[in-house]
Amino acid sequence: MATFHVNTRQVRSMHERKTVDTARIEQAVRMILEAIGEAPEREGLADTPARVARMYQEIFAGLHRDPKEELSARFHVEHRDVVIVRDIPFYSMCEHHLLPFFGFAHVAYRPHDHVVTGLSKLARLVDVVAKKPQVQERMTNEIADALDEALAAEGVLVVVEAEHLCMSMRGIRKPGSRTTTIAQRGCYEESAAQREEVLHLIRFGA
Ligand SMILES: Nc1nc2c(ncn2[C@@H]2O[C@H](COP(=O)(O)OP(=O)(O)OP(=O)(O)O)[C@@H](O)[C@H]2O)c(=O)[nH]1
Ligand SMILES: [Zn+2]
Repeated sequence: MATFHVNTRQVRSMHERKTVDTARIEQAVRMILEAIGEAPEREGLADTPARVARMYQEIFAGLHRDPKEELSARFHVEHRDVVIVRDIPFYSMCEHHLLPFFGFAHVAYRPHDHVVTGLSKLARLVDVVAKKPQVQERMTNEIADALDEALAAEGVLVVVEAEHLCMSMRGIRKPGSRTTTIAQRGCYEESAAQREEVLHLIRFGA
């Protein structure tokens, strides 16, 4: 019978390699299929463990990464006011049920000393923070903290809206219910007026 006892040394070596252990994922998926009464060797399932392992490699690619590295492209422009990229789609995995939660992130910051980052980098930041076992609140705060630290921004405001499949397809079964989380730093924490202005732009555009 397959065993997949994980000892500390193996976990440490995986963290050092900064990758997922695809062989062990395959083993685990085979065990789950057996445990639900399936026959992992039947034709339709034969390649499933390897597929799931490849998929986990992709959807957990944000593990062991420093989100701030996504913001390494920084430059000066004559701009002092808010920059907002809204409606950034994302897919993440709820760490409680390993089911997807997905939706949109809206990312806003007010530059300090005219230091900005590339617009695409904000979407890359959302991706890297989403691609690991997550909860929505932590995801929202990790995006805000990375921006706050990497750009030393005057202010940061992040809004995430998502549907959680663990609330839609199982359990309480409320498809269509959406969760909104917000993280604010600097001027958007201090000034309700500035925060309201940005929230209005996120909601309705200019
Ligand atoms: N705060 C927060 N909770 C989440 C998130 N994703 C899932 N959850 C919740 O995590 C909780 C886990 O609760 P448990 O009681 O341990 O698990 P459960 O028995 O499967 O709970 P139900 O989903 O209510 O059936 C549930 O209430 C989920 O809705 C998230 O991103 N943030
Ligand atoms: Zn869940």
